[in-house]
Amino acid sequence: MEGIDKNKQDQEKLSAAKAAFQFVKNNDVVGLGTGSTATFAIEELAKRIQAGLKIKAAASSVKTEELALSLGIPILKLETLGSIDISIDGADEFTESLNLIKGGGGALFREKIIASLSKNSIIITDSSKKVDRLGAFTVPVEVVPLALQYVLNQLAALNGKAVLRKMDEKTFVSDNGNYIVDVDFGLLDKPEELALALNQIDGLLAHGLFIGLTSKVIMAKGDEILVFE
Ligand SMILES: O=C(CO)[C@H](O)[C@H](O)COP(=O)(O)O
Repeated sequence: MEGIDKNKQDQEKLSAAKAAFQFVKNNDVVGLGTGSTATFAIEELAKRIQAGLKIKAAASSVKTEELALSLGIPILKLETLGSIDISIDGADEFTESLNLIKGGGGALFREKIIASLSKNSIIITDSSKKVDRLGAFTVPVEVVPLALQYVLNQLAALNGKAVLRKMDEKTFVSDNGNYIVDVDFGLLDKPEELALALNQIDGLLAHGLFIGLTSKVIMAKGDEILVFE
């Protein structure tokens, strides 16, 4: 990561995660994100539950659910929830207008459902994630396998350079049994318009552009905590 070493970055992730808990109240249903920053929040939540905080949680991935359960965090099934009080998740990039790119961990669909259900959707980040324009990080999209070639055609028509995500030389498969395609659209002048165009593609289950879904971004920068809302 440019301009920040890993220890400092982890320290910032932890500070941002801790700062998010001022917004968590007893009896809240808490949406849990996926990724290294969300992991700091999940570990912090477990400590607070041990200290007496009473919450129930919903997980945005199998990995997050397994971690939460292993730490004694009670997990509700996402399909039973009509709303979530607060969610805490990371991001790959964000702008001051609170638009995000997410999905580096491949959990974008469940993360988007959780963000959409949340009354208070909080993103926590280190200082490397803030950008003036989204798009240096490629936009992940989740694709139903049988629609792969159709979706690739449609992405090419939008001038996106698409790469099917692999892990350990095998095609990456999401928790929902789908593929992830990482698409380079260059730096985005109008992320809202791209999001609408991607929404129109049949077989594209979800994309990593989170537009208008975020209540606040809590970013740690050194010892400082900056809140964008
Ligand atoms: O969207 C995500 C997973 O799908 C993550 O929030 C995003 O990739 C950031 O991850 P990290 O906190 O490890 O940098």
